[in-house]
Amino acid sequence: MNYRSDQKDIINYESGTMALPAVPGAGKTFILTHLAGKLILEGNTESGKILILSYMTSSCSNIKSRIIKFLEEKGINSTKDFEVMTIHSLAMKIIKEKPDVLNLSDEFKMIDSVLQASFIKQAIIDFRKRYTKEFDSFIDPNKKKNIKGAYDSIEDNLTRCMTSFIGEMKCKGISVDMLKDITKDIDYTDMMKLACDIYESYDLNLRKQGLVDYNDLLFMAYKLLKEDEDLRDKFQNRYAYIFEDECQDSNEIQGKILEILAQKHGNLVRVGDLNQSITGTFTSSDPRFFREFCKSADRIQKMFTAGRSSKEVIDLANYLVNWVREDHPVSSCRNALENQIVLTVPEGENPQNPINPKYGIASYIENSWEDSIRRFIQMVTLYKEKYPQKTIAALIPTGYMIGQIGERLQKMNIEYDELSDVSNEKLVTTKTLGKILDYISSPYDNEKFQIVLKDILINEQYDDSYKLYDFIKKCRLEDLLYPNEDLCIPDEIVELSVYKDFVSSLDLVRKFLEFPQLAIDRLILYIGEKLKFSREEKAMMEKIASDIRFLLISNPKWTLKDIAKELEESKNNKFNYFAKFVYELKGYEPTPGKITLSTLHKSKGLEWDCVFILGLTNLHFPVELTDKFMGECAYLKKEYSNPLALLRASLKKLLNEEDIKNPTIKAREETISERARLLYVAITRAKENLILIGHKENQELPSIYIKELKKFIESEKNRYVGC
Ligand SMILES: Nc1ncnc2c1ncn2[C@@H]1O[C@H](COP(=O)(O)OP(=O)(O)OP(=O)(O)O)[C@@H](O)[C@H]1O
Repeated sequence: MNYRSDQKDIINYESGTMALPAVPGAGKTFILTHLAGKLILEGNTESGKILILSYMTSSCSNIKSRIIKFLEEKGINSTKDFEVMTIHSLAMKIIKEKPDVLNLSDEFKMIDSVLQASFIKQAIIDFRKRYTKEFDSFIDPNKKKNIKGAYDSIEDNLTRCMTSFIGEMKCKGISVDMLKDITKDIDYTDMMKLACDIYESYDLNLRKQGLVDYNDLLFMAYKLLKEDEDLRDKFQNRYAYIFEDECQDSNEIQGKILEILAQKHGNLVRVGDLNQSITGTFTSSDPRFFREFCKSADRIQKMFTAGRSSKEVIDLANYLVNWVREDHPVSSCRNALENQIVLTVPEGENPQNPINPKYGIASYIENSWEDSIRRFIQMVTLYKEKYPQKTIAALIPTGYMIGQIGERLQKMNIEYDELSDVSNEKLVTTKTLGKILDYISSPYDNEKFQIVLKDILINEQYDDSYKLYDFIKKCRLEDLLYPNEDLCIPDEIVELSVYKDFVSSLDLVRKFLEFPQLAIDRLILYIGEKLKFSREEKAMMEKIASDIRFLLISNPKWTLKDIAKELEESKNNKFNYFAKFVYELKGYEPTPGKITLSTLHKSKGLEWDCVFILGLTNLHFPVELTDKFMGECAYLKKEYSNPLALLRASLKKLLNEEDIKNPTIKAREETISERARLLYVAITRAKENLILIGHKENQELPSIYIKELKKFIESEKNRYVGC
């Protein structure tokens, strides 16, 4: 293999701690997988396996298959020497060894975020009812005219904020009792008291129902490893090497777990890019931990050369870094991006940067969001026609905006994949099930029967299907499903090419109808078994069946129709949330000619030939402290407008860690910085072409970034024309 000069020292690693700071597209995943393969090949794993941790289930599958491929090419057909998993799967593995020590039953279950949010929201509502005067003191007096609207908005905002805050406390090891103790002298007009109350109620609910959340997992695993010598020995012996990918998004507790695991062999490799740290404002992750590791590791190997993108894209990414570092109007945000200038690959090394025949970047500022959508559709249609083999993505700030573009593409019959939490592909299983249950609830409804046939059971396209449906329309369904001797199907229908499928579909429908409806969860599993579902769809079915069993306990009056409605209609229902995890198992590989619509966050780690970035406004990419900030709640008094920032600051003060004078401003600075990095991540996904689109809409203005980058793009374009 031809390793680049900045990769050669890394591939020769044998032991010790090593930090690998790298730029986008430098080959972080590439080198980690090759290093793992090489260590296995050279017999370094005799004393223990290699454990590789990554952030998403999808990237774990990707890493695993790359190592398998590497080994297979060298004639080794075994996976026994390495394990790839997320930190949460690792924590689960540790806890499952000794759940009793943590007072957990063997059958403990994970809470999903929908139930988590409902526990927290209910606790906030209960608090508001008990301490109405104190709760009202947080509200902006000018907004009290619409008190119902104020309560709704504040409760939603506080639910998100408390979910993050409770998570952070758990990761820091702060229990309910500890929080109660440090807040004992505070009165109920302080938001910290509310936080304490909500934490207590949430924790109680978890324990009552035998549930555990993701932050509990990390803390419990750490506690077990620290306190149980046998268990610690077992895991330390199991793994001779620990590798961590995407280390810039690590949190403190995760770092501590890895430290313990690596104590015996001392082999820890952590890879990351500080400029791609994009989750700190809403999770407990902090790039500080990777920065500290870079200082303390035995070796630090920088990978600042990258072959993914064309020189133009790299120049633009570097320009953004320089502009932020030197000219950002808020001086405290000038460190948002590290001074890591991406270098193109020297001649003769791999992989060579793509070369465009013409300057490959463009930028537009439109008069409205609608105009941006139009611009995108016009350009993407032309691009697809001209380059059918290229991969294309549109990176868009919110799931809602993705939905709007998706609808337009659908109407125009343009194929696309959606990478947001709840995309259409992920909803297919719930919708399929919803349609079947809805039909079963009214088995002689001709229209519903036809929907099941058309959308689910007969999905092959036959030219003559319409004749069959015309015939069904005129029939009584009872006669079709349970025919007596008099039923005579006309020859012209029997001769249709769709007829064979129709007969087997009738057979299947009868089986569904005859299955006892008292046990809906079993009926669902039965349907899943009869339809030829993929691995992901089957997993979804199983989860839906078990959730329904659970839901029916609290809603015993629910009918089949109610369940069908829930499955079919709501984009935010419980079942769809799980879809997000199941489908992450698959990983994502862009298909040429099919557009990927993704949020900017979900684009991390991926690459496309052509990337559009839409929604570049001051709301999504704020630059000034006076911009509007999405997480702030307009119904709260100014000093409470960002409750998460306020609570984080209060906690730091109570713990004597830091006294933050203006938490809201500090939070704005952090948001501005993180958004700059998010834009950097999005830009560096492009291999050849990049199109930036900003717009104005009501009070939203084009972001300063699009204006600044546009100036650079125009001058570069002229320079290229000159060449
Ligand atoms: N020495 C090499 N020879 C051939 N291909 C390489 C080499 N180094 C890296 N690559 C290729 O460069 C591309 C980018 O690598 P990779 O996806 O590992 O980057 P990354 O650093 O993880 O990116 P990001 O930071 O954006 O997640 C991949 O297609 C990878 O196979």
